[in-house]
Amino acid sequence: MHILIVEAPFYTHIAAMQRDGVTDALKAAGATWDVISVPGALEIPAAIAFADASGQYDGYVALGCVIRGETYHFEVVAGESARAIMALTLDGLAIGNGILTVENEAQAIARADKTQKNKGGEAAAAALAMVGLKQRFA
Ligand SMILES: Nc1c(NC[C@H](O)[C@H](O)[C@H](O)CO)[nH]c(=O)[nH]c1=O
Ligand SMILES: CC(=O)[C@@H](O)COP(=O)(O)O
Repeated sequence: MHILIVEAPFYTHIAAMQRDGVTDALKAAGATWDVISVPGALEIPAAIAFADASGQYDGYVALGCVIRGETYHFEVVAGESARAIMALTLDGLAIGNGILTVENEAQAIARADKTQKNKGGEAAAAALAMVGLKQRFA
């Protein structure tokens, strides 16, 4: 399985932790991967769509961190990135969504850390599972 990790390192230290959990999981599964970066979570779905058109990848892991600020923008970024990723999955793409949507940095760190909630590893496992399912029904 060849996986593309699409990360939005809006918070670079969080992104590094997330990526660590993802690559550990992919390595354990014997998968190979590439990594690309986009400015923010809102750009992740389009980047996945661009990459899928190339036919190079079996599946995708979306990585990002959206932390609530003072305005409605949190709802836009968190909600629209999730909605667009879900739409891509319904178009037949195998995607694990590891975009964190949290209230503060402490919540983000607890979920990005592979020795804690390891949401990156969870997203990688989901992507691999969906690739397997897609191949089963191909
Ligand atoms: N506030 C966060 C953003 N905002 C940026 C958007 O994702 C997008 O890049 C911008 O609106 C231009 O289109 N992105 C995150 O990933 N995390 C945030 O907390
Ligand atoms: C989730 C966001 O877009 C956030 O970083 C923006 O913060 P604010 O709502 O205070 O502008």
